[in-house]
Amino acid sequence: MSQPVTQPQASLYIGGRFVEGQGDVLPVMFAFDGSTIATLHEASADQVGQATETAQAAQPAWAALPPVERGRVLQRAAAIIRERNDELSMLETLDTGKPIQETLVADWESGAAALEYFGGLAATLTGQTIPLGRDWAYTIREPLGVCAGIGAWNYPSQIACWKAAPALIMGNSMVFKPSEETPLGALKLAEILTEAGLPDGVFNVVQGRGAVGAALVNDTRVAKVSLTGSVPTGQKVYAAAAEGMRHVTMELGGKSPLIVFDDANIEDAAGAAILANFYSSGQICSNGTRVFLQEGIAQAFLDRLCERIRNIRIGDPRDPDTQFGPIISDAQAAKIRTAIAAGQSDGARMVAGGPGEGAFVPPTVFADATDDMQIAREEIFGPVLTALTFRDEAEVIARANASPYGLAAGVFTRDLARGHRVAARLEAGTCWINAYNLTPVEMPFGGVKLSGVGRENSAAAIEHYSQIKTVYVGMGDVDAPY
Ligand SMILES: NC(=O)c1ccc[n+]([C@@H]2O[C@H](COP(=O)([O-])OP(=O)(O)OC[C@H]3O[C@@H](n4cnc5c(N)ncnc54)[C@H](O)[C@@H]3O)[C@@H](O)[C@H]2O)c1
Repeated sequence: MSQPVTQPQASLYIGGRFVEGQGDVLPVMFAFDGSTIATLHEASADQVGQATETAQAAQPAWAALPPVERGRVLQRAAAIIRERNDELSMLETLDTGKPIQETLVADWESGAAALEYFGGLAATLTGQTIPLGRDWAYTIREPLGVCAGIGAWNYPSQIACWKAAPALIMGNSMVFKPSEETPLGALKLAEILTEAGLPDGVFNVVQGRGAVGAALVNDTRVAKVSLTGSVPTGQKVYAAAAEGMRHVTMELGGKSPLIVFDDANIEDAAGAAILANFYSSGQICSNGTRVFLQEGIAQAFLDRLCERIRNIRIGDPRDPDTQFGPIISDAQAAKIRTAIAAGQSDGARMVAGGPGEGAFVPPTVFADATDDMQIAREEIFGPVLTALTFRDEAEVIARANASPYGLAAGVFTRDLARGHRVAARLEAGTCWINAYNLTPVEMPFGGVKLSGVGRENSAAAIEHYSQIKTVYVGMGDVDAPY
């Protein structure tokens, strides 16, 4: 596998070409060893304005194309991504620190699936006709204009594609700001979209920390903001977007429950708990970090879980055998260690893992936790599983729902009637029955309560990147009263 060049031509991508940022330096680190793999510059305020202006100028001609032509561009981009998946996945591994065995299957591949899926929806983006007797009305599904996309660092390229694909197929243009921790993938996406035939200026990338994101959100040319990030950032961005009555999609954090009933297949439930807590070193928004175990199987489940994670291969994420990589940054590792220390001082029993050292925090499991402990309430965004026990269905539903978050939830049981009954009552945007953390593009994904607003993926995402114009058609005389 060839090593990618990690230093991009320049930091920003505006109007179909690379442009150097005029703002502060943005070093890009490889989380595994802290080495600098690229040095970028933030966009200046003027450059954010140039990007939105360019996007605004390019949007009408793009929207005027037949939708299937837009679809072809997205599908060509998907094909290019798949051809270059090895190289792009290695770049993603360097940018995020995630094991290559994960990035090869879960990152660009998922991004390509979104481009392919929304490209294929092109011919279905129609309105309705509404009969009204003599008269009638019809609706036109229109783009919103310039959409701002702002990404988190855990799935940077997937997030960029999940936002770009529905926005672009609807005839919007986009200015995307990746997380300052992982700025490289979005630039590759911009290049690939150009190569696939996207007109210049329809997809632009600016780089920077929160202030650059805020400048983008406050730009009057922006019609919609789609953010993937934490709840506190979401609250700020939603409030700022409200000033200009901008549309929003908010994909935010969670503290999702994974419920395992006594009759569950323990092997499958333990596998799901592993995916729901330790994949991507636990840095996944929908993770099922509150694992509710029915009393009868609690010990057997924990024994099997600990046995399965004991031999996990932790190491250099570039090594194809590595299963578990470093944490994205020192700051995030410190945050996770603080949470682990709180778990210990609150009296939970640590049955696996611990604080680790340097960039690595091993898979950590707390048993005998209670709902009021910090580790059971707050999003940690690291490889820390909190196990809680319960007696019956009504109790576990109430406890699972007693959280301000509502991103996702999981239920393991062999009793499928119970599985559906519990899923129906859980306050979560996505529920898995006898599965966890699978997010195919065909199904809507997003949160309720503090976890977000709007949905990504599936045809439902189109609603969030379009608006409806109604046209009333009078077919006869106008009947005025005076
Ligand atoms: N629901 C989902 O789909 C999903 C997916 C991945 C991650 N997440 C969440 O993301 C969080 C982790 O990512 P993170 O640490 O990068 O999140 P973060 O909130 O710190 O940052 C997210 C993005 O927002 C930008 N930003 C920060 N302040 C801003 C402001 N005032 N205005 C505009 N933009 C601003 C950042 O630069 C970054 O690009 C976790 O809470 C996780 O649950 C959610």
